[in-house]
Amino acid sequence: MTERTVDAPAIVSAYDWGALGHVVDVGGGDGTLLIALLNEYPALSGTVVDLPATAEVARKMFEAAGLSDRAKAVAGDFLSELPDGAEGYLLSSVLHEWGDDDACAILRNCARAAGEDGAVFVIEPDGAGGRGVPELTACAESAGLVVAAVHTAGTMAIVELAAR
Ligand SMILES: C[S@@+](CC[C@H](N)C(=O)[O-])C[C@H]1O[C@@H](n2cnc3c(N)ncnc32)[C@H](O)[C@@H]1O
Repeated sequence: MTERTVDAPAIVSAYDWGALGHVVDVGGGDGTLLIALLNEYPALSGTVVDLPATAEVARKMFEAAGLSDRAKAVAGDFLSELPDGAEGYLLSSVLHEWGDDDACAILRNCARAAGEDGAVFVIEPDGAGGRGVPELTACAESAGLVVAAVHTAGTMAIVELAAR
């Protein structure tokens, strides 16, 4: 699926993503959000993890945007494993498609990959269908995460989670 559900410009300006160094856009689709982030923050690099066909679409998008040196696309399953060691793990319009058990498993995989020093950013429509802070908190706690901050990005909320 390459459906774009994000308001990329609002997300780009809602947080100082450039301070993170490297981000993994988990279920990042065709790379639209990562391209917008990298265009705004020249020191940032990133990886989209998505299913094989979509990861290939993202790879071509990065190439066309001249960003192949800073943007990678990796085929993977966010229910099983994610590349570790990035400073930020973005879950943009992903969790709302999954039931509680799977959503918690995805969050746990992000937490494991983020380790002690990374952060996980859950980006969902604010109050309309997505999980809000109360719904996320229990799941986050089971993943060893706490809510560090909530940022507003247009009609979206960015819930920043960090290791407890
Ligand atoms: C609703 S789209 C969101 C895309 C993008 N993050 C955005 O904000 O527009 C959900 C994405 O999750 C990807 N996806 C679904 N199941 C996946 C899995 N098991 N592992 C990795 N990606 C998956 C889909 O291919 C799709 O790109």
